Amino acid sequence: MPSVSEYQSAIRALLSPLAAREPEWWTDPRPPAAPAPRVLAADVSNPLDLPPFDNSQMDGYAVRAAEVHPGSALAVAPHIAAGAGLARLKPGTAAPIMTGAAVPLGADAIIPIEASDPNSFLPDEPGHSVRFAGPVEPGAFVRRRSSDLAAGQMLLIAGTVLGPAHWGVLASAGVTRVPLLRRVRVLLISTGDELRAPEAPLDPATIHDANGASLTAALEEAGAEVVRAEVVRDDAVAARALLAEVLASTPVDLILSTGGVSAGAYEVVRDVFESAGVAFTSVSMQPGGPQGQGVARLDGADLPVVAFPGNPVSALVSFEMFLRPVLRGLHGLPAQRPVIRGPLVAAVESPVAKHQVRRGRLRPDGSIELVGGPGSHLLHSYAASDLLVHLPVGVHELPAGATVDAWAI
Ligand SMILES: Nc1nc2c(c(=O)[nH]1)N[C@H]1C(S)=C(S)[C@@H](COP(=O)(O)OP(=O)(O)OC[C@H]3O[C@@H](n4cnc5c(N)ncnc54)[C@H](O)[C@@H]3O)O[C@H]1N2
Ligand code: MOO
Repeated sequence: MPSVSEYQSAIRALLSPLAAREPEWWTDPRPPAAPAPRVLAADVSNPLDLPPFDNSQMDGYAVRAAEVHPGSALAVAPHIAAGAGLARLKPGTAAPIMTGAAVPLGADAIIPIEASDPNSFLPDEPGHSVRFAGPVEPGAFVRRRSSDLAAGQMLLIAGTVLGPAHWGVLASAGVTRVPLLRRVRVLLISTGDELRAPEAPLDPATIHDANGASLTAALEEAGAEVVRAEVVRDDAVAARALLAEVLASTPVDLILSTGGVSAGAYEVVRDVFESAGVAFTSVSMQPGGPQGQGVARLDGADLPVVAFPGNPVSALVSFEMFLRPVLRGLHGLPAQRPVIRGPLVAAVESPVAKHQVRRGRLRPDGSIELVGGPGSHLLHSYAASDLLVHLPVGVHELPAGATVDAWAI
């Protein structure tokens, strides 16, 4: 029976070839709509001075600083709006200028309209003059060309997790072709005759497919892309036909299945994948004991397969323990959940030969209370939790107040 860490190593090794996948070129000026975080696959250098020209930081007057003397008047030049071309400031004049407009040639300072006399803009016609109360320093309220970043410098480095400011600065620099770490493409399969789509009515003895939804969300958060999510009946012929159809039409990097791995009479996942090369075992973990992993030869192609148990808590805990850290790493994202250490609110028992993962909640005083029992069908208890509490192999009984490690989820 492999330990948790042995099985973690096996899954890491299984998926390690995916680290060498080609990047994807993102060529839409808008960022991807997908909720998954995206990460730069290569450095991007800046093709453009940012800002590209000296421009005004204020609505006011563009002046030559040396010509501004307290109380003396300057003739008012034509207005300069943001987006208007590059003007030239005649000596002895002050040009009304708007925020973001190009500072005219010859000008070296901006005086805000509030510090001008009159302190509101005059009609754009000849014959007006303006006064200023005090002197002005050269460079005042001028946003210098390249003051954010000069052309030729590094815009963003490989590995940057692209957030709103990164997408914004790429757009500012006019970079519309961006190398992204390609998302691992996952075919997600929920198996079981009892499963119905969440929108379908239930007969007695049928349930809604919870794993398709929970693992889609979990995979997306780990950076992966669910290219197809299918419910498969406990019928090996139908399952093989579905696999053939999907793999012929859709590029897939990883197959992730739930259900059909234990000792039942209708274990479709075992039936289909065991003969194709996937190894099934029981990991010393609860929930998430029965597991399968390996490279499967399917219709001539070799594909990594990870098979989780069907119980919804088992499937999600398996994801957290085995797949999430590897997938997050493959997508350039922080892999480790934050570890919280605290005293248990109440005594607990755990199977001594298994690493038990319980659901829990952090109390405001830093203590840890368990939510629900160890049962692997208690998905609502999981949803009400913010911790996965670890009771490693060797732990049998812990009293209230004993310190445990937990992952903040
Ligand atoms: N005789 C034994 N029986 C079982 C053993 C065992 O060792 N010997 N192991 C138990 C453990 S532990 C687990 S975990 C489960 C694993 O079972 P399978 O992976 O084969 O999964 P199923 O039998 O298909 O389903 C288990 C359970 O989960 C429900 N389920 C399945 N898929 C979904 C889904 N997509 N959404 C919601 N719920 C799902 C299913 O209805 C079953 O109730 O085996 C134990 N049995
Ligand atoms: O291993 Mo099962 O996942 O205990 O419920």
